[in-house]
Amino acid sequence: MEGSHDFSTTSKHSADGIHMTSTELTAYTSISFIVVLWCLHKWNRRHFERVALKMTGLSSYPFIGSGLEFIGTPQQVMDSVFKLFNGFEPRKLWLTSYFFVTISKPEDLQIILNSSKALDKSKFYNFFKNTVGEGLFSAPVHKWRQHRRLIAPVFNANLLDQFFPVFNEKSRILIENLKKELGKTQPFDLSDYIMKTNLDIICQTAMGYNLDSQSNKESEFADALIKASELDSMRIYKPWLYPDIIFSIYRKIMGLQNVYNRLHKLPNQVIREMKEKHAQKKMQNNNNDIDANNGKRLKVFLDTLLDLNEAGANFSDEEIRDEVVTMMIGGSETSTITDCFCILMLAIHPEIQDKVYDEIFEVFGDGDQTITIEDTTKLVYLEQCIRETLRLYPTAPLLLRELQDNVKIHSDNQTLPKGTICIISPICTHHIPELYPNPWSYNPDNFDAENVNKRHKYSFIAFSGGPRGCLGYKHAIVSMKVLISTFLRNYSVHTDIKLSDIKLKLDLLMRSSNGYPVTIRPRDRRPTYKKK
Ligand code: HEM
Repeated sequence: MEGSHDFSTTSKHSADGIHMTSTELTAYTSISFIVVLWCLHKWNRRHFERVALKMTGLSSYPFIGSGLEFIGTPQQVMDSVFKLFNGFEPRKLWLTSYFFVTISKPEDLQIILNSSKALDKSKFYNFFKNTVGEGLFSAPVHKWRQHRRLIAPVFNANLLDQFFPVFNEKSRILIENLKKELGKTQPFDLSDYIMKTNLDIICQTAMGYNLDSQSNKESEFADALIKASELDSMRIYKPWLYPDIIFSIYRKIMGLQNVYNRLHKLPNQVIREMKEKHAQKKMQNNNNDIDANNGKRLKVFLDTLLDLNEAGANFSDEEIRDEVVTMMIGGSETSTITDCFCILMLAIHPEIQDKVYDEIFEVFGDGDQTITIEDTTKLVYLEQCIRETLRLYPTAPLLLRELQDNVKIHSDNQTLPKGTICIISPICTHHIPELYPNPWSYNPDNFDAENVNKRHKYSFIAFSGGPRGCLGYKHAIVSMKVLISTFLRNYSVHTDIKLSDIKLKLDLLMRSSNGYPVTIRPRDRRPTYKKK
């Protein structure tokens, strides 16, 4: 008893002739514990360490890795991303016990983006599940495989063709709304207008609902969509909000606990109504898609999901909602940022704007007829401008793929071990001077047929690539062509800012931190050769 009393006090303790104070004993125990932890940590990641030894990367500290580099303002994080991706070669990054390898070289990108062992998007995509659930974008591989196989075929030219009245009508409303900016010398931000246009387009084409946010209608859904997207972006840079329980307490404190419910309310309601309509149609055996308001009814993405269900796909209501919301989130802001950057580029480069307008004049003359899918195929130079915009400013800043098995890449014939998270940065690949000379200048000729043929296919990855690449890229390209050409048929666009003034910030998506400031004038509807 006496001995045990001694042990718990700060006086000396004697054991086999070694004298230690309890403070010393605590210190030795703690150090031994840390050493054991450290050895375990090293042992668990020994297969990563072997690969990491051959690579360069950011400076790293025990246990936290390079985590500190990625805490800061969105602009500072952007700088760290550029520091991390430095050139073609794969580089290492430790974040706590996660091992990341950067993939920049087109040959390596092709391998990773097409490997059946690299289809998993990693745990980091779980952050988006409050918003998009397990839709294609964030679905685990087994679910993704099943859904993508069913959904991909419906994204065909027929589906797109019947969306053209929507693209035209919503772009026409944009032109009307922009009239209030005519004659003003003070610049306005393009995204204030274009975000609403794209939200209306995607709501109508994904679920057949006329949101009409362009007519300044208050919309709980549009508001919740923007708030949910802001919340998800903010969470990425606040590691203390990673645990779900803390994030939910944070939302409660900020009065945002209902934001995801408010986001899902409208899609849930539209799905219920649409299901009833489908059931009625089936009972009446009526295949005519006639809309009470405007004749032939649009067959939207939600219809095709319900058709697939009738053919035995077995999607639950929640799965249908997740896919519909995925399309809306995936398609609205990405297209908006690209439209805004593209129009801003044309304002900064008036000679390129003239060339785009000349092409538009060649296809449409000076009339106002609506644009068809065939017309968009003739707008070749405009498409080059859009692709060059996406090269310079790809909206998806980082893509992740977690390896389910070892994968051998092209660089040094290295084998990346199972569990490695491949980190891909479209903007860094797009700025490698060996692929694009003068990578920070805006040059649509980078995408003329000759230059495209000279480059590796995976030199351009704004829409990712391989089996998990963007499903909506054709939808995005044609809807952007309709919007931008309608804009340019009506207005010329001008700005005082220079390319070098544009500062990028990275949150969920990558965007301009100083907005897209322009002024507009009525278009002089003559091609350049007639003006000379
Ligand atoms: C400029 C416009 C767009 C850009 C730059 C873009 C880019 C991308 C990228 C980079 C990915 C891969 C993301 C990752 O691997 O983490 C992706 C996936 C996806 N995108 Fe897009 N996107 C655009 C427009 C659209 C539109 C309009 C839609 C729908 C109508 C759409 C639907 C999707 C879907 C469903 C996925 C998930 C595909 C899968 O995992 O199977 N996107 N997009």
